[in-house]
Amino acid sequence: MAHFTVLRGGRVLDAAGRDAPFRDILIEDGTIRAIGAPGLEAPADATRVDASRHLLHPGLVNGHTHGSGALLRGFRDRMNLELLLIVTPARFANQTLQIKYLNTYLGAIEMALKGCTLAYDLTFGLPVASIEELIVMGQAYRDAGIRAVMAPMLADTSFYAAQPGLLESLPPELRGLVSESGGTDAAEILRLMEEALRTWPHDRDHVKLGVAPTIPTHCSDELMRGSDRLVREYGTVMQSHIGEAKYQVVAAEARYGKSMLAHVDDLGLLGPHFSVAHGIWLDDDDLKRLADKGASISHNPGSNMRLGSGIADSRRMLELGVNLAIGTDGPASADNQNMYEAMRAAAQVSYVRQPDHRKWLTAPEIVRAATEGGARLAGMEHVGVLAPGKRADIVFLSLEHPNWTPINDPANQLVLVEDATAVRHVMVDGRFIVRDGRHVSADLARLAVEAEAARDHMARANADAAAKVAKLEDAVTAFCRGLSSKPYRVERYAAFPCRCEETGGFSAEAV
Ligand SMILES: Nc1nc2[nH]cnc2c(=O)[nH]1
Repeated sequence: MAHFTVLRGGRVLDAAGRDAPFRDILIEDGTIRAIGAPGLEAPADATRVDASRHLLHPGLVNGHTHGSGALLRGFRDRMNLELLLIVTPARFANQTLQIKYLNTYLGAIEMALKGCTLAYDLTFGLPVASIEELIVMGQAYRDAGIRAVMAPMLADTSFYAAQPGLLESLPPELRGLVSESGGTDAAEILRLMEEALRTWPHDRDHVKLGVAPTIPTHCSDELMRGSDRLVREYGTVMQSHIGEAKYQVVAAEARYGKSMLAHVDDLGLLGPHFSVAHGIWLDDDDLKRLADKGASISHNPGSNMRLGSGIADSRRMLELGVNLAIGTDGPASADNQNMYEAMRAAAQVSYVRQPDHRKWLTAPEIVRAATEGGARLAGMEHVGVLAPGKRADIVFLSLEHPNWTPINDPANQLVLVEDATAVRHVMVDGRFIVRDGRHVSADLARLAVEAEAARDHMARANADAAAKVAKLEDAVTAFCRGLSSKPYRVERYAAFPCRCEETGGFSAEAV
């Protein structure tokens, strides 16, 4: 028998974002059936929820994170992307199955408490994690109650081989410390990925498996093409880190004779199922290719600043028709998993990025990107909007919180004021996963004890590898700085420090 719930007396953020009229919401078995004026008709036996003095908005969608990294939050400052890519894998190895679960669960609980109900998680690759471990990490999302796309990060080329000339540039005493090989070959990675897709046990509306060739230059074309075949065959989604740092796009251009994104397009990978993480160093041609194919970008401004990677031109993405989502990035490079902060950062970087304030992102555009845009990027269009037919993933913000006292403009306050402290309840499928500010099942005290122990285990198990990598830091960063100092086609994007001071900082084109 169908189960009905009716939320009465709440103020529901309207589609345009500038208003939040009083509306009742009728939910049938987790799906929104009707939204109407107060007094909306509901079956007599419907569960009644008092939503008065609350603003209701769709659950936020985190377009890009790494659930594998929760234990590394706050790890090291002054860390750019190249350091992140060589240092964190060394700090992060030797995770037991329990620690892999714990990492993912911790991040998922944090997101739930902060109003996020769907995350696109680029998780441990295959065979770094086994298929069984991926399934257990998927269970972490089920246990936390939020939805996820879990996309294993695939690579068959090492960081050192991905940048032509890097290995040769290393002094002989360092060369022996690095591996040229990406570990496992493409055919074996693809075999595992296909088996994982074929046998994935979780309900795909809640936790589905995606595919993430992690960075195109870290993947052979065989791995990229094979990933594409699997994504199309199994009807899932793909995400790749593209145009994140200048050194990467310069290295890619040297390798492919064209942009990283053009190479991916020419391999036939783009489509509505495809999304780019970061997309800072993309030019108009790259963006048009994405728009023409209906692809998306997860704009991750907090991480882009934390790593000094640059400031993406989010206005240009929208102008050229790319679907925009917003992400936090993983805890190793973005620390917390707070989508309200990510929205605020998206607003603020757009203000400093664009001289013309009429082109700054508006608050409703940002809310849309963090909800509907993210749901489209994740291929989960049954969520992201509060409307009949959509699943009832709903955040209740207390209107008695200082963030909302008084209400001047709902969208502006959601983006520029809210910091997750007014999150009171969170529903997924019409059921509370957070109630009165507490997760309904997580034991945070126990989690804290387990996290401390896990951190110590990883520090002990990885001490030698971390010491080895520490010796490489200066040589690697010097090489990447050299690449970043070379001219690149989107030099106008050097409009901010972005570690591009060598290229002259502000260019005439930017102002
Ligand atoms: N920011 C970021 N970029 C990446 N590119 C490949 N892996 C990562 C990662 O973990 N974080």
